[in-house]
Amino acid sequence: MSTNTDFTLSIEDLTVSFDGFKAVDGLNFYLDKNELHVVIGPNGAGKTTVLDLICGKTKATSGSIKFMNKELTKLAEHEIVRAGVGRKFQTPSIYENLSVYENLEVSFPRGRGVFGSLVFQRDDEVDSKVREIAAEIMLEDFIDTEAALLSHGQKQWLEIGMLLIQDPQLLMLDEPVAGMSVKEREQTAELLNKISSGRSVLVIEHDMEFVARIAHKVTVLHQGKILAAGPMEDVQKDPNVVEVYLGH
Ligand SMILES: Nc1ncnc2c1ncn2[C@@H]1O[C@H](COP(=O)(O)OP(=O)(O)OP(=O)(O)O)[C@@H](O)[C@H]1O
Repeated sequence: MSTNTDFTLSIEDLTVSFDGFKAVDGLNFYLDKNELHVVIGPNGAGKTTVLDLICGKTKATSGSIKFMNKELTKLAEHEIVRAGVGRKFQTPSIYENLSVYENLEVSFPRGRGVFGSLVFQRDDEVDSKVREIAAEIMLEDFIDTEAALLSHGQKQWLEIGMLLIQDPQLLMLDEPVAGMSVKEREQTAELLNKISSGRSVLVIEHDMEFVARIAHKVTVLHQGKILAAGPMEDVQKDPNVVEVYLGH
């Protein structure tokens, strides 16, 4: 039996095969508390599959994923969410016809009591949390705006807010700045830096300028395996990384 660790996430010897093809192949990966880690690598490297494995969308063929010392590989997706793992996909899944306020409000976690009935938090508790998150995601001036009217970048922030209001200990984001303006990218970098104090953040990203700005550590995946890992300055200089990824 493996022992408990201080890591938020501890992935060991993780493999998934699709008809014999190993999309993730013997991966070992550790994420500290308050760490903002970016996974980069060429198309088809297995980046999205790693996030799918963590959130339970894809089941591992073998290996272990421990989140705060709890084994995730046997859990269903909703149990993994409940354990404190939040994931944002590339396409926003906000409610376009609801306001920013309402989108955050419906995402506020409602506990279930012993008899299975919903336990509603006091309204003012929900209200202050919604306003706090709206400010954090830079949408306080748009709180009553219908989500459909937000810019692409603002919609992405709203979705991050809808995850934040559930207070996950691990937040995973797949290409968060794709399609954003330069200004929005800068603001998103600041947002992610803020978010990572208090939780672990795992990001997949192709925009190297953005990666350099946010990453505490970078892992380069290639053909389901780790090609290099460490601080961005070191990874960028690694000849193997330049050859398979950055040189293109
Ligand atoms: N459910 C699946 N069934 C079969 N093959 C799959 C499945 N999911 C992923 N793959 C394959 O696994 C490989 C890794 O895909 P993945 O999407 O994880 O790569 P990626 O690094 O995220 O690439 P990109 O940067 O293009 O998003 C690809 O060859 C893909 O076709």
